[in-house]
Amino acid sequence: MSRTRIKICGLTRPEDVRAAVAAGADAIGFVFYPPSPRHVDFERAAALAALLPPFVTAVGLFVNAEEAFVRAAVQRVALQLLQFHGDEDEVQCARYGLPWIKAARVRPGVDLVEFSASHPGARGILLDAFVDGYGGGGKVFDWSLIPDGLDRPLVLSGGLDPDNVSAAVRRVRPWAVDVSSGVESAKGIKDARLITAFIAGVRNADG
Ligand SMILES: O=C(O)c1ccccc1N[C@@H]1O[C@H](COP(=O)(O)O)[C@@H](O)[C@H]1O
Repeated sequence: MSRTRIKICGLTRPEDVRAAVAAGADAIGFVFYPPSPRHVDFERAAALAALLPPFVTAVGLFVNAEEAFVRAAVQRVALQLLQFHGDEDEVQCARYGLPWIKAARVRPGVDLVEFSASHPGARGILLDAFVDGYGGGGKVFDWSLIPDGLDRPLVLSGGLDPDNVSAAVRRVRPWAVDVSSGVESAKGIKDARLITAFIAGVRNADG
């Protein structure tokens, strides 16, 4: 039996962090991308990250951020993993001394094998739908575009929710899933019941 890891992204409130941890999330994501409605400043993210118990990973999400901005986030927030969700190259991702994953925005024609090869230091490749605004769009992409045998742990995201996540896990068998929109009552406001249902959906598919 596999245990698909689960990241809940875009948390902005202490009660949402507590709900995600209580429901069994493996990782919590903080969005450091000012245009996002889920954006948090360093002070808030530090306070939220401080609520995490051992073995729940604090992930910082960035989109084409300046080096100094990422360094400030790493210094001020207890992040354990960086998620680069823009057009960052290998060098731009690898310079912070923390493990990192890289998001690919999937649409027909994208070569995910080449994408993975061009980010050799990434601990995993996150697959998201191609949307305006780089991510968090609640849009599912065509999972048949995922090639067999990617050489890295695969994090599936893009429009996952409690209703489709079991099918997604059964079909793709990713290392992990990542969700934002699908467990919200409004942008940046998580719904504890949806988080619980989402995690139950993953566990149901894990068998
Ligand atoms: O959550 C955001 O606002 C966001 C902004 C910019 C880039 C990525 C963002 N979130 C990530 O997008 C995917 C898909 O999210 P959704 O479940 O479809 O809403 C996910 O990996 C989030 O971490």
